[in-house]
Amino acid sequence: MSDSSKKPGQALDRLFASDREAGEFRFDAAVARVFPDMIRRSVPGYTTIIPMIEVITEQYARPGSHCYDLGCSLGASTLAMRHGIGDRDCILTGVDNSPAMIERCQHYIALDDHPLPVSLRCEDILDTELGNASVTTLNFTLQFVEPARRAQLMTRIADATLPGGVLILSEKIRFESETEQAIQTQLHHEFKRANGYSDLEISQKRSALEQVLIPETLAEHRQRLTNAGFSEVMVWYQCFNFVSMLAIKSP
Ligand SMILES: C[S@@+](CC[C@H](N)C(=O)[O-])C[C@H]1O[C@@H](n2cnc3c(N)ncnc32)[C@H](O)[C@@H]1O
Ligand SMILES: O=C(O)C(=O)C[C@]1(C(=O)O)C=C[C@@H](O)C=C1
Repeated sequence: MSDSSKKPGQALDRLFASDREAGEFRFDAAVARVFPDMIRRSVPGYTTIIPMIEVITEQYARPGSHCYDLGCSLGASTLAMRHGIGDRDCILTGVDNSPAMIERCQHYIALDDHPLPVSLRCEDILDTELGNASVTTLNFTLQFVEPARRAQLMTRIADATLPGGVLILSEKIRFESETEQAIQTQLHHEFKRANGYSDLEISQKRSALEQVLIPETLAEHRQRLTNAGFSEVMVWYQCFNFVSMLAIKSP
C-alpha cells in the first residue's frame, strides 16, 4: 500500500500557530506544503481511510473503465486507487482546482513506483468531464463545494457511473442532535490536541474554515445520493464527526 501521508521528513503544520488576521481557509501553496501533516493530524481516521480506499477500489475497479479522484490534493487517495486497480487497464484521473496541490501531486505520483499512468487535471470538479466510471472518490472534498451545487455534482457522478460502480464519499458531518454535535466536536478537538495542536491553532483554524467547509448530516448525504441514482448507500467508516460512505449503483 502506498500513501503520500506517510512520507518521512514532511513539513510540520504550524500555519495557525501564531495570532493571525482572520481570513478564509484556502488550498494555497502554504497549505499544500504542509498538507500531509495537516490532514493526518486533523482528520480522525484519515490514516485508516486511505488504505481502505485501496481495498474498495480493488473490489470495484472494472477493466476498461475510468476511475476518478475528485479533489485529489497531493494524491494520497489517488495513489491508493492506483494500487487498488493493480494491473487492470483502467484510466485513472485526479482532479483538483488548486495549482499548488496539482504541482506537488505530480511529484508524489512520480515517486510512487507503479506502472499505471495517472492523469492530473487542474480543474473545477463541477466542470470536469466524467464518464464510464467504475470507482469515483471524493475524499473530504464535497464539504468544500457550495451546498447549492452539490446535488447537481452527485447526479453527474451517478450518471457517469457504470452499473455496479461505486462512489466513495468521505465527509466531515454535523449531527441533528445539538448534544451529539457538541460531544463529537469536543472529541474531534481532543484528537487534534492529542496530535499536538494548541487551543489557539484549533480555534483559529475553526474560524478560517467556518464559511468554507460546510458539513451536512448523514441523512442529507443519504438522501442526495439516493436522489442522484445510487441504489445502496452505506457508512463503512466513522470516527467522531468524520465518516466515509460507499454509494453503489445497481448492477
Ligand atoms: C481535504 S482536501 C482532499 C484530500 C485528498 N482527497 C486526500 O485524500 O488526501 C480537498 C481538496 O479539494 C480541492 N477542491 C475543493 N473544491 C474543489 C473544486 N470545486 N474543484 C476541484 N477541487 C476542489 C481542494 O483544492 C483540496 O485540494
Ligand atoms: O475540521 C477540521 O478542523 C479540519 O481540519 C478538517 C480538514 C478536512 O476535513 O479537510 C480541513 C481542512 C484541511 O484540508 C484538513 C482537514
